[in-house]
Amino acid sequence: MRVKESDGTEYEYEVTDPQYEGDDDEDDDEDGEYEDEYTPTIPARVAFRRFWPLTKGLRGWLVIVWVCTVIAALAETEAILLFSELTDHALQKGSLSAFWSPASKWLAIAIVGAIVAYAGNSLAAWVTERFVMRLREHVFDHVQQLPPHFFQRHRQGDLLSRLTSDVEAIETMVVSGLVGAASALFSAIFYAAAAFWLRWDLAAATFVLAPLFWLAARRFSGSIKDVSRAGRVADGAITSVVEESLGNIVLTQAYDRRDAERRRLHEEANAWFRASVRSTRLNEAYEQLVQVIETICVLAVIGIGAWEISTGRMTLGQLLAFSAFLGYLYPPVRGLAQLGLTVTAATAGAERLIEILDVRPSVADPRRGAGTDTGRPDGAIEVRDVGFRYPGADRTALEGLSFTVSPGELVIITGPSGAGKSTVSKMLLRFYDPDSGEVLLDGVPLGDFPLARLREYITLLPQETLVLHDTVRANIACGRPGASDQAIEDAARAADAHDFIVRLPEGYDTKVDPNSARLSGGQLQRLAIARAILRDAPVLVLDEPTTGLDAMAARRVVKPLRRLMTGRTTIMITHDLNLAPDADRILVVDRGRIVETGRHDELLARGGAYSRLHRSQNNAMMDTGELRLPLFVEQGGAAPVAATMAAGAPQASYAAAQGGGDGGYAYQQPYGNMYDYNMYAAAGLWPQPMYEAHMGAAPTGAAPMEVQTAVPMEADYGANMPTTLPDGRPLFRDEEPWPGI
Ligand SMILES: Nc1ncnc2c1ncn2[C@@H]1O[C@H](COP(=O)(O)OP(=O)(O)OP(=O)(O)O)[C@@H](O)[C@H]1O
Repeated sequence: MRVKESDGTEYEYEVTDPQYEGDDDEDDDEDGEYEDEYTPTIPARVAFRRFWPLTKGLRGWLVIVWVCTVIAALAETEAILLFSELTDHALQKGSLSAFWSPASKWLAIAIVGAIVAYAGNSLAAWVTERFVMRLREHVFDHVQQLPPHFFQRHRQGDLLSRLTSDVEAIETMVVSGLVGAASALFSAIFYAAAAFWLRWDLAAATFVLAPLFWLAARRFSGSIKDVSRAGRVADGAITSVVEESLGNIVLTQAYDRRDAERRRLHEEANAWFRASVRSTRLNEAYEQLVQVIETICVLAVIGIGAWEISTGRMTLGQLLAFSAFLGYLYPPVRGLAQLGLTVTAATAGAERLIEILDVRPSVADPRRGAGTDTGRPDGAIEVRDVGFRYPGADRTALEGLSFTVSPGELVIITGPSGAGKSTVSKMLLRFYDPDSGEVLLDGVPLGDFPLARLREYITLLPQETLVLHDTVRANIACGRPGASDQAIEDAARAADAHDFIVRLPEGYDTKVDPNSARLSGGQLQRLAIARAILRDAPVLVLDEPTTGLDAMAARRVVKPLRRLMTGRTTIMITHDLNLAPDADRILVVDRGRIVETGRHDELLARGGAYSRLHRSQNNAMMDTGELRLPLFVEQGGAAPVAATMAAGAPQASYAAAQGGGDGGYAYQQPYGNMYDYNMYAAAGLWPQPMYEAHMGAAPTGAAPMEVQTAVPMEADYGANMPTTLPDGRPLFRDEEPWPGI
């Protein structure tokens, strides 16, 4: 994969590496490849190789950093030799004249060394941060292409932790590791060479002890990697718990789940606590062991040096310089060993990132040359014998599904919960490709369209309203980036959203976010409709557009929805059959298959699955009848209902109003709240349970109630409803001006 950076640098990134990757067939998914618990263990070398391509374009700078490191180490070595000269010639002999020359050289070297070290370290930081940025963007970009089920299986907090702290761990492994290793290596070589140059026999004697450092590091590396992996997993789990708990704060508070949530956090925090204490203990044990080894080396040097001086084979200056070299030599040698541990620990982070990078997007852009882009399609959809099973699922979600939708038609897909309706929308938007069969737009298989183009042609209005953390304007404009303010406003007007938007504190520039309480569900849905209107795609997929809205809000979105659907091929997935009479065709889906198809009237007359669904929808209304308030329609200058009811007008049964059960009717609730309810109750007009009305039974002691004008819903759903209560107060509370709090 080629990635282009904002600075114009291009680099090649290989997403896969056969060394640690399993076979890449679909079965991987079924084996639970994506589950949180399973993170493949990989060697540091493989992890390093995996991320090395991302350093392309930075490697030249890395070389400069190394050159700076070499110069700084050389300067340091020279400074120590000058110190030895000063000791022997100026200090031991007490000669000031012998001081100036080595002292001025030392100063010059120190200044050059400081400048070079400054430049090298600054450059190293730049390279490092650039790498981290590149890696983070790369992983983020990859995650954004992953299929919906990936996000259902991974906890969000864990993903966040992978994108933040694990990314930094890779940096330790790839860039800092390299810079640190080079710096330590060069320093160690120079100091060791200088020590050998001064006294090779003494140096050889002390270097015999050097492998002890390596043995110590080796002893600790396995445990440090384990504990570091456990720490990273716990870190992800803590972020997940906090994120889930805050996202569910209403449930937590309403059901007083604080203790349960605290316990959940405590469990994860405890795992992190144990990992982090154990990690500190291991690191500390290693440090102290190394200290002891170092002391042994220093004592060996002093012992041998004292003996050499006593025999006259060595000067004090030489011994001091020698000790200084050893003093300078140990940190890089230790650093090299420590680096091994750091890189090993960082590999635990790399494993977690690689696990994500190995998950394939479920769909890909067509290979170059595939497909013919003939411009904006007319919007003919054909679903041809489609079969699909979710990765890891044990049964098929769709089986032999076939239907066509001509340009401009409205097709409703309905059916019981879990039937596969939303899966159809995922096929149409190409979140997944079918396992068998195909989906075509204007006769062209969806897979032949570039993904971005396809999603320009087919717009999804999903079940949950998606809101960006941005202004209202940006939220509408994301339907068509670069749209003019006038176009945005026109879309908002067509979606009946303009009026409430201008009443917001900053109008179109008011900030909203997904958790915002500023907008009601209905208002958010109208924003989404405005976004879809602006997008102006020839095909619309509406997934339960009225679900989650109360009856009033649902009615308010019907008109904008109709405007949105006009002239577009529309596939509406819904349980709400109120718009069914408008549909050109209704598909009833059950267990992934179409079990019935036809127009609303035909299907009702057939008395099959659709009519049962239709009846059950009405029954659901009846089941909750006792909780409902009496329904009525006040229109055409009819007298207020209270007055009509008080006058004892004859009761009209719900069944009669239903017109034989064929289609619903628009009823408006006269009472906006309990106050209204009590007002009517006090008037002796106890509300009649709907199922009784439906059955035609008059409630005992209740004055009969007249349904003055029954408006068939299919004809006038949301069109002629009153906007005020009988006493003149506004009916639509969500349209009230922004209270400013
Ligand atoms: N990510 C997934 N992994 C595995 N199975 C899934 C996944 N998503 C959905 N399913 C299964 O596929 C089947 C069809 O699901 P789908 O969401 O399409 O149903 P639906 O008809 O839209 O239901 P509802 O009306 O409740 O939204 C169901 O059995 C569901 O459990």
